[in-house]
Amino acid sequence: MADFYTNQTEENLIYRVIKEGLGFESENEIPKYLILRLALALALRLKPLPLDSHIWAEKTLNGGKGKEYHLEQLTGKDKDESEDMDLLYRALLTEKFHAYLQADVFSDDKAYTDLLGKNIQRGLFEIYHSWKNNDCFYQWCKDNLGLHLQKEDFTQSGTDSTNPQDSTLFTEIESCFAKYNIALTHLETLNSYRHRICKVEIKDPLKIQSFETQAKYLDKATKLSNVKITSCKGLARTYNIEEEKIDSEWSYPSKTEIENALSLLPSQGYKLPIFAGFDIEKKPFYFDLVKAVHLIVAGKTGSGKTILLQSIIHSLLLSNKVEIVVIDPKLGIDYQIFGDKIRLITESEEACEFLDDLIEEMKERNERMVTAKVSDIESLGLTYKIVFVEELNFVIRDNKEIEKKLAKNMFIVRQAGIHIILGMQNPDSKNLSSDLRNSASRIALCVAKAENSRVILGESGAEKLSGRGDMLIKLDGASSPKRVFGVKFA
Ligand SMILES: Nc1ncnc2c1ncn2[C@@H]1O[C@H](COP(=O)(O)OP(=O)(O)OP(=O)(O)O)[C@@H](O)[C@H]1O
Repeated sequence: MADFYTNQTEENLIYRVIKEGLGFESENEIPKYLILRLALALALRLKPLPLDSHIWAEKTLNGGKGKEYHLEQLTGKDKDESEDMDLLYRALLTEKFHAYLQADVFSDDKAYTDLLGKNIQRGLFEIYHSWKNNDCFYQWCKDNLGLHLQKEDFTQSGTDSTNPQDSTLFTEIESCFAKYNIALTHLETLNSYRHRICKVEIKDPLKIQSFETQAKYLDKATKLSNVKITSCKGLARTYNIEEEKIDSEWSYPSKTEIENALSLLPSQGYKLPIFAGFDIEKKPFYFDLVKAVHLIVAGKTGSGKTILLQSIIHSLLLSNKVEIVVIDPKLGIDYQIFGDKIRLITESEEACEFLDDLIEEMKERNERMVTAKVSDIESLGLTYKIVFVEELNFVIRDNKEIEKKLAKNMFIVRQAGIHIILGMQNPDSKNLSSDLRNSASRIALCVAKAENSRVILGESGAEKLSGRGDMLIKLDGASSPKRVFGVKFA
């Protein structure tokens, strides 16, 4: 049973905050209950009201049936220790309403959820009436919730930042936009691995459209080459101005940065967590291979495929519940470093036999799951099986049968805890069949032509990547790819 129900007006407000306030493209990009938590935080800053006051009803938005929410979403009840704020909320409500409370909200769940619900509704009402579409939501949060964006928010994972006063990048950008009467506030300049990123906020919300138009011509209006402007998700009116550095200025993630990122792998809450590298703002990027199901990793020679596949193996080996098989026509030389932690197959006959056995194993796993009435292999105590195929183009050229077997496997092994990762050079419609392509999530490293990028990602862009581990990751179901810089383990 739900612990809290919204109505349709409240749902519309949540949708508006996500899209117009926080700048997300779709409401699926952020959990909706976070807006309810925000409403609750706001309500807890307001003067408490007697519980029988008529003002509660007046401070409630009216509307037809909306959605159901649970305590787990509202307060983090029964989630990991780091997310479970349930006791804290009970304590806050007791403290705030002690003059009016008859019940003990620590033991009386009904009284607790009623009071929680009342406050969430009041918070939503206040957001509805005090935040206008044109207002910057970020500024609104600052003013109403006392939230202040700290420098550390931009400098996670040890991002170095240059002194804003010294920032020639900002000065150049500021004077360029000043010509169009667009005033900018400098929030931060980040010195990232392959980019200088200048984070700016547009002072006047009415200038957003004009800023976005002028931003398209920034490289022509300034001396800056390779400049791209992206809006910052979750921060209205805030943009990253990203300038690509020349090769000689690049830096690579340090050993400590990599170790710190790896140490956070288990806390991602994923079944098979993979640390793929760092994003443009130096934040580690993780994904769950179980959700990605299968992967195709494509790029031209020297783009960093092998290094990426090796780093995926490193992540997997940390989980202790995987069996890894690498099919590599290049005699497995790049995978010797893993010793007997992985099985190497270098001959095409052996690869064919192995793939036949894999289909049998999948059938057996599925039958066991049906008999045991479970939907995942972990409940049966089975390990995940991850099959890497290096240089798919050569494997298939040597033995056409392998492609059919792979396509069959990739199509049917989704539930059975078997995942296939294909590495290949420039993919085109001839060397990457649609059967293979459609069964997997994709990673494009630098490719030779826009056509290769379209085959792998469904859009161009990978042909412009800078190489050596620079990649675009498009996971199953994602609408746009994420740019990530891979890491090289010592
Ligand atoms: N994330 C990274 N960080 C630093 N250097 C990298 C990274 N990825 C790749 N490189 C460097 O780029 C070069 C090519 O990498 P890699 O061998 O993985 O490419 P590849 O795509 O597998 O090439 P090929 O198809 O020719 O085997 C290597 O010298 C490697 O050290």
